[in-house]
Amino acid sequence: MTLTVEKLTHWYSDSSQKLYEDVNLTFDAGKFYAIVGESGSGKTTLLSFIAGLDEPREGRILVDGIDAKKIGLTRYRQRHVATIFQAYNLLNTMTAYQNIETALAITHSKHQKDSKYILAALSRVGINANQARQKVQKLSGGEQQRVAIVRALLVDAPVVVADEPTGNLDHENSQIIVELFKALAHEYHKTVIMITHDEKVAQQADVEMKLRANQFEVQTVN
Ligand SMILES: Nc1ncnc2c1ncn2[C@@H]1O[C@H](COP(=O)(O)OP(=O)(O)OP(=O)(O)O)[C@@H](O)[C@H]1O
Repeated sequence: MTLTVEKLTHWYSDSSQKLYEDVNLTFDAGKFYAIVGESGSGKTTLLSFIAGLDEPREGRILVDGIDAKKIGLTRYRQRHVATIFQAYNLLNTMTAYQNIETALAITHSKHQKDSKYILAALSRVGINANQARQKVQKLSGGEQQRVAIVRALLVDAPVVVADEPTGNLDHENSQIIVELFKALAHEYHKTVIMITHDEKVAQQADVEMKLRANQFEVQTVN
């Protein structure tokens, strides 16, 4: 699914300057995009529009040419886009398995209650059946992030967005997460968009987008 940001203009009411003016971007399916840029350049704000969590002052988000607003933002958030955050956003008092089961139920996935499918997906990222049955608060940061990624994968949204998903992780765990994002794009043909401060992570993306306040410079890597 191609995601298009069309004529995006935005400003916060307490700021005298526009954060974006007439910005156009295209994100293709099967590609892994890294968004980098200095603090305050508007990375999280852009992602919140792409994820349907907030609306820009002007401009549209389109999926395969259809306005997200036309789909309905709630439906768009549930069916079209999966979000992954630095703080994992898992439900701490539930097990890894239950976190995924709940997400599948909310999104009416055809795989809900398919325990073999859920356990196989967790196993693929190194979470075994015992760990799957533990409350997520007992798992390490890297393991929790892997659970969050499996959840995003299984809800089967065509667009996956992530805000600093490796921010809390050491190099080894970051690399595992980066490999999973690459697989989401290249094997599962999803549109994958990740904010990162880590240049080593950004360099592994297919396309690196550098944000500067009030302008975009799109640099293609690989
Ligand atoms: N809800 C808000 N209300 C007012 N101003 C905001 C709001 N959210 C962000 N801003 C401002 O908009 C600008 C862009 O913020 P944003 O969080 O998108 O940047 P960022 O590039 O993600 O930064 P960081 O790398 O520090 O997370 C900043 O100047 C910020 O202070």
